[in-house]
Amino acid sequence: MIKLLMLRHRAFCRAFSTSVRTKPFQVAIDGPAASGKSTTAKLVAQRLGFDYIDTGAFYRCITFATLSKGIDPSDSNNNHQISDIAERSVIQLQTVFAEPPPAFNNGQPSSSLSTRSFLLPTTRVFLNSKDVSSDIRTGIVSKHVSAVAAIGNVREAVLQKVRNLGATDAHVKGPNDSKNDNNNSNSGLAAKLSTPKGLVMDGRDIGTVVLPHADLKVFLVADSRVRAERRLQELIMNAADSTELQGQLDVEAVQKDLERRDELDRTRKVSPLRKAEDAMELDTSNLTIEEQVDAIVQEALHRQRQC
Ligand SMILES: Nc1ncnc2c1ncn2[C@@H]1O[C@H](COP(=O)(O)OP(=O)(O)O)[C@@H](O)[C@H]1O
Ligand SMILES: Nc1ccn([C@@H]2O[C@H](COP(=O)(O)OP(=O)(O)O)[C@@H](O)[C@H]2O)c(=O)n1
Repeated sequence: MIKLLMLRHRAFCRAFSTSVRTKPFQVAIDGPAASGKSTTAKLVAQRLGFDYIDTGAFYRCITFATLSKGIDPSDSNNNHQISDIAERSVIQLQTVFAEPPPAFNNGQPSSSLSTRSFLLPTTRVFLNSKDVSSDIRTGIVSKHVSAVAAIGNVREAVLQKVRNLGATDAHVKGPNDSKNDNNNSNSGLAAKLSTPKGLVMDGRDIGTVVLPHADLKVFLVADSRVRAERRLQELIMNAADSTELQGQLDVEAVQKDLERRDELDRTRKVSPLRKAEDAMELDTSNLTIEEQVDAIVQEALHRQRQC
């Protein structure tokens, strides 16, 4: 009897996946600052052969553009101007994935990272066709980004841009890849939704607002001291010279800044940072990057197998 039910379930899943499933498998990764979202999301996308979208980069670009125009994001009188910048900004992401390891050669993702070398994909960010990948990670942008991200019209503009992202073979997608990336063409995410390719997106409101029907939702957390130490290491490694690190060399200061930003993100009125009810929580404080990626990949493969 149980066997019969299982056979029926499998038949239903097969029928469902070929006839009804027109959207790609979606993985939503949310969590506080420096909890490991983008590192993990990129590696999960690479392991599964999915596309990757870093939504934080959009808010960072808008903040950078605002500051570049000499506009103070902390003054709410400027919200209208900032919203205007958000609407006009053309933002594009280019993620370059590492060569698939040998374990991928048969077309199947490897089941464990221990079988492959550890190669981190890189994402370049373009604002109005200019590469701003480093500019958007500076201390001054981090300081103001949460105020910008709290403006309702800015969030609306970012949501539109994310929805309209080009649907080229976006495993490697750049500023010249699609003329449709920057306007309101329907070819973007809408087209992605009709292809079988999967998608990993990370941010603060992905599981709750952007992809509320994601197949797998993950909420990454980590102790704020651990997050600050990791972020500081990252800042030191990425800084071209020590002048870029002014005021950020102190782990206490980095921790305070992360906590301040988390508080702003959690308490804002529009799309606050929160764990979706159906999200799986993963504490990365005592995990290696390989372990957290593995946990998510295993869960995604498990859910894909189920239906
Ligand atoms: N489990 C881990 N162990 C050590 N370092 C980690 C771990 N997870 C992430 N990191 C590092 O922490 C830093 C912040 O991670 P990142 O992915 O940028 O976080 P987020 O996108 O949530 O801000 C990066 O330098 C990343 O390599
Ligand atoms: N989906 C998202 C992504 C980012 N953000 C905002 O953008 C800021 C920067 O996001 P990020 O992911 O680049 O930040 P880090 O965690 O990498 O420091 C966050 O602190 C949020 O204020 C958001 O509000 N919603």
